[in-house]
Amino acid sequence: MTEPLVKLCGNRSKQDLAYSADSQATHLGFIFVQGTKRYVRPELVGRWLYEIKPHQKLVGVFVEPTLEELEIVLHYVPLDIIQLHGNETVSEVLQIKEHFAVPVYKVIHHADFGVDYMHLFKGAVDGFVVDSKVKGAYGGTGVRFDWKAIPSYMKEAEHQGVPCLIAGGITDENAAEVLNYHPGGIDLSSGTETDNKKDRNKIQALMREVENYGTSISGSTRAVR
Ligand SMILES: O=C(O)c1ccccc1NCC(=O)[C@H](O)[C@H](O)COP(=O)(O)O
Repeated sequence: MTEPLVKLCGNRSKQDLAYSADSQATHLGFIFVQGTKRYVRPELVGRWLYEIKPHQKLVGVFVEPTLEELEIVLHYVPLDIIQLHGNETVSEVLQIKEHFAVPVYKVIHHADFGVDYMHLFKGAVDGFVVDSKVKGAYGGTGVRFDWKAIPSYMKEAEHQGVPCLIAGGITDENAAEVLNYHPGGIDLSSGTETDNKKDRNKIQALMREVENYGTSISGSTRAVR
């Protein structure tokens, strides 16, 4: 069994980034979806990164981006992962991978045929995030899905040999519960915020839960990132 990846997503200020970077999270995320509440301008993110120099992997969140949009963001931000949160097709994913030497994670919005949908992306993506399906939103909703479905997503991800993170409504208070389903990682925005800003206490409480879980699984190693 491996220790879970932890992605702190939706960093929208230099202070947010400083709190997230000063944690044992493995990934930090930024929302590059214009018109959404956590949208950040790539040139600002580039400046914060230069000043803070986080040790974590950097993830850019997009919804059906054009190659031009990706080009602009990548000019300012050295992303380690492109996370696609919309209705991107397999051929669009492959086109992105052909243009940019950056791993792509596909978000699956949990639904009855979620695992079948995930299977469609076999060989095309480098990882998955399973998030809640909420009408009118692509992500960052603070809503959880039925976590009993997690093992079936994990089985498919293991079959594909790629990581799979769980998102949607995870907080420091329910982290132990979701970790009991042994996801490859967890991805949080809402649960680490107070008044639309990252909350250092919530981040620290979350990381304590992850650490407790880590010590409870013996002989653990970090998951493949
Ligand atoms: O956060 C947003 O506003 C957002 C908008 C459009 C696409 C994705 C978005 N967020 C992605 C994330 O923050 C995470 O991947 C995940 O959805 C976090 O969910 P939650 O912890 O429930 O906020």
